[in-house]
Amino acid sequence: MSGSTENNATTDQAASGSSGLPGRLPRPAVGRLSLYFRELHRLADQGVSHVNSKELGALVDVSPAVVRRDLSSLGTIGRRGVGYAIDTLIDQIGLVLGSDVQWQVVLVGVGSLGNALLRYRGFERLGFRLTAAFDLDPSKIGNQVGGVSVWDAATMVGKLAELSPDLAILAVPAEQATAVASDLVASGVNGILNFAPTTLRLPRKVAVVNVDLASELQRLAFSVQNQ
Ligand SMILES: NC(=O)c1ccc[n+]([C@@H]2O[C@H](COP(=O)([O-])OP(=O)(O)OC[C@H]3O[C@@H](n4cnc5c(N)ncnc54)[C@H](O)[C@@H]3O)[C@@H](O)[C@H]2O)c1
Repeated sequence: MSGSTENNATTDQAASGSSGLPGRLPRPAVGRLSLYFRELHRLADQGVSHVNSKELGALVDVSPAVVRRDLSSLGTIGRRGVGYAIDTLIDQIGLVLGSDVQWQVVLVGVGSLGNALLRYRGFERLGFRLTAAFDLDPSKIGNQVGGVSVWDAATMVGKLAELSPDLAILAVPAEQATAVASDLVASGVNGILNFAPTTLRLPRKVAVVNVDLASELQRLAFSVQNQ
């Protein structure tokens, strides 16, 4: 299991100015909170009510001391012999990560990847609501994918003015990515999850997270080779 943000297939290009994350939390800690959050939900689904730092640490591959430090930075102290109440932790971490609010998200590029992302049911639970998708391929425009309507990319700017999304997922070919990202930013999008293998040149106020599975695979191969 990937236990640290350093192992995640993401890199940040800019500070997340509007994300609501408290400045006092370093980014690796925020990444770990996200992993705790996922595991806590899983435990809650299994009917578990409490978890201790050793158990939670084992689930995300960090030491109990790190778990205690991260959670105490939220003002949460576990009770000896009982651990942490899972419901309370979910609420507190959700508050810090902004999962208590609904984020409106649009997706651009309904190809193989965009299709899979639109069909993924895991976003909603974390407060991300996919409200629209855009593509320029006439055979895709007007379709519904995962319950989300695909609109003509030529109408994107007007549609964005109507929807006012906070975030966007970019799944277009690399050559198209910067132009599409610029339109998104001009339309008020503050954060972009970029799957295109290119560095977006955008104003610093815009938060960009790049996801590059190919380079993560390369890192994995390097690790295996050098074990
Ligand atoms: N990060 C990763 O791990 C990862 C994995 C797979 C693919 N990718 C990247 O994600 C992107 C999408 O990959 P894919 O396999 O889904 O490609 P794809 O060719 O199947 O889909 C791309 C889609 O974007 C649409 N498109 C092109 N230009 C557009 C524009 N200006 N506005 C709106 N839509 C536009 C196309 O019509 C198509 O439907 C590529 O950049 C690819 O390199 C990244």
